[in-house]
Amino acid sequence: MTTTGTPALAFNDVTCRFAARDGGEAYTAVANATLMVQAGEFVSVVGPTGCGKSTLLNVAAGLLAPSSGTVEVFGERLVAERGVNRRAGYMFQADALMPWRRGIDNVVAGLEFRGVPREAARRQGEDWLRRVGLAGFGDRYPHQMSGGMRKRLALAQTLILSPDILLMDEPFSALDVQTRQLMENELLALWAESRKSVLFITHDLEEAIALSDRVVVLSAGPATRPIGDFKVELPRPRDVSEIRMTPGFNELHREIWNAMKEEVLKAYARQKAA
Ligand SMILES: Nc1ncnc2c1ncn2[C@@H]1O[C@H](COP(=O)(O)OP(=O)(O)OP(=O)(O)O)[C@@H](O)[C@H]1O
Repeated sequence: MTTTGTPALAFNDVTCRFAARDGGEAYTAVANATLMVQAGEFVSVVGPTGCGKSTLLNVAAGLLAPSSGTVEVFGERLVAERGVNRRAGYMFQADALMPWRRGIDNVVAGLEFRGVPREAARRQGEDWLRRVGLAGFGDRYPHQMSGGMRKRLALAQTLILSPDILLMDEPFSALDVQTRQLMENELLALWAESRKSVLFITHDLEEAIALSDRVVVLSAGPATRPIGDFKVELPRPRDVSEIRMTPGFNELHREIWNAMKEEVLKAYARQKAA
């Protein structure tokens, strides 16, 4: 779904340079990137390895200030020095679970930090455990859970705070294929309930198409920028494993892969030469 109006997230001409450790020339990871995520839209960003996907996400999270350019969150300028993006929730490759806390205590941690009374937080926590399919598992510690269960827990931990924007950096990449597809379907079901704006980073084009309303392709680094923007007009609700078998999916995959292929080869050649 693409709505017009003030975007939930807007990168305006964003450039990110990193100083070289040895005092040499700075490395320009991202150059003049302009990209929008509309309210309620699910956008994936794909690109070759090391191209700058996580850098963009860190900028959106307010964890990294761009060297130039701006980020706007629902029309308001995000200033990293003033703190993180409070309208966003994050999910990274490695989950942010606290190993010393039981499942339920992990889920309610954010609410507790916000000062929600314990009983009310617990009630919401139990409700979220149920919604992510972990009812009855709240007493377990993260190490007593499978990879898929930990991801569910991390999802509940993020969504309980009801962020307007979800920033996800390859959240399911560590999972086996079947668990991953289950999680992707669960994410879509939860997203359909509340229509958050999602910026989803992945190097997996199939995952990007299956989940998204729009797929943005980044060029190989250095000086990464969006080089393609593709609408995914496949019907919803979707089952990610079934949608992959449809002709519409394959056609789009071919089209986006054509735009990506050269960049992937460039990145590979650069990596080999490094
Ligand atoms: N803090 C930093 N200091 C110096 N260079 C950095 C820093 N963070 C990222 N880079 C460089 O910027 C480039 C982009 O990194 P980034 O992690 O954003 O890529 P990515 O597309 O997310 O990678 P991957 O696909 O491997 O997850 C890389 O070459 C990386 O080495």
